[in-house]
Amino acid sequence: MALRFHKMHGLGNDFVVIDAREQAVTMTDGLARALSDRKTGIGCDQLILIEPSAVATAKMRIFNADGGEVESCGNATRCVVSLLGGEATVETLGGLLDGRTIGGTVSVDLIEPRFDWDAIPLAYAMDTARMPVGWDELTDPVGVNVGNPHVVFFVDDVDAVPLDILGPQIETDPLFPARINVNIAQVVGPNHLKMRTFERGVGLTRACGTGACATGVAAIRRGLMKGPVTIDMPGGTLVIDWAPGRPVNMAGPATHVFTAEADISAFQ
Ligand SMILES: N[C@@H](CCC[C@H](N)C(=O)O)C(=O)O
Repeated sequence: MALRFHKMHGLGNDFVVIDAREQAVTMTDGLARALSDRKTGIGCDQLILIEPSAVATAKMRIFNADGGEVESCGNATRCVVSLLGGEATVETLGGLLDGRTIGGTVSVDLIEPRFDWDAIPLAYAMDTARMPVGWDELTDPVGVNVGNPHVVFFVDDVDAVPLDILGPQIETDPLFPARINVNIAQVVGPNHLKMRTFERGVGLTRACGTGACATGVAAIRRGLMKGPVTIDMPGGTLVIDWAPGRPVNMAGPATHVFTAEADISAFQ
């Protein structure tokens, strides 16, 4: 079965994007895992499916490298908005996302962040502004849902944290019934953060758009700074803006690497 797909990325967080509005695609978690597997020679952090929508320009379905379908993906949303002509409303399981291109940058309004413990979700009630929990040197994080679940730890030096070891422990902790995306952040200047992410269902990525949104919101909620917040990740920089009562906004690049057609019958 020949499949036409786009290889894209947002600051190195990379995707295989399949437009299912123009070709018949039977999505299975096995197909998601196979196309995400870098040993296949293609590989990506997330597999993205574009489908028709009755309420938006298009629907975007997001499959992590482990095959699990999830609610939102900030970097992929910028890529899909770019593919859809530079201005679009994208329907996701995490809500309707409005994107537009301004100069060379794609700006996307995600949802209004949710902070209630059962909206993150957590397994039991607690203050999500300063959660009384910890894993080694990572303690008292902020919990926030920006369409998908995130926990944000503020540290003195993000490069000194063994996130490859602590990330999977936190991701799969029973405190998080839907698992969790794990973010660590360091204040490097006024309205300026440096961060890294261990993503649910993927692992360490070079950038995480929803992670940057969650981290910017957490810093503003903690009173560390006001928006707009510049956030540096290993793959590059996003600008996040938010104030209470508003959707969180993310602005950054979307890169189209190539379009290809491949016989994927071996993966199905
Ligand atoms: N890389 C994405 C996040 C993708 C989904 C996330 N791993 C989850 O499981 O919620 C982004 O740019 O937001």
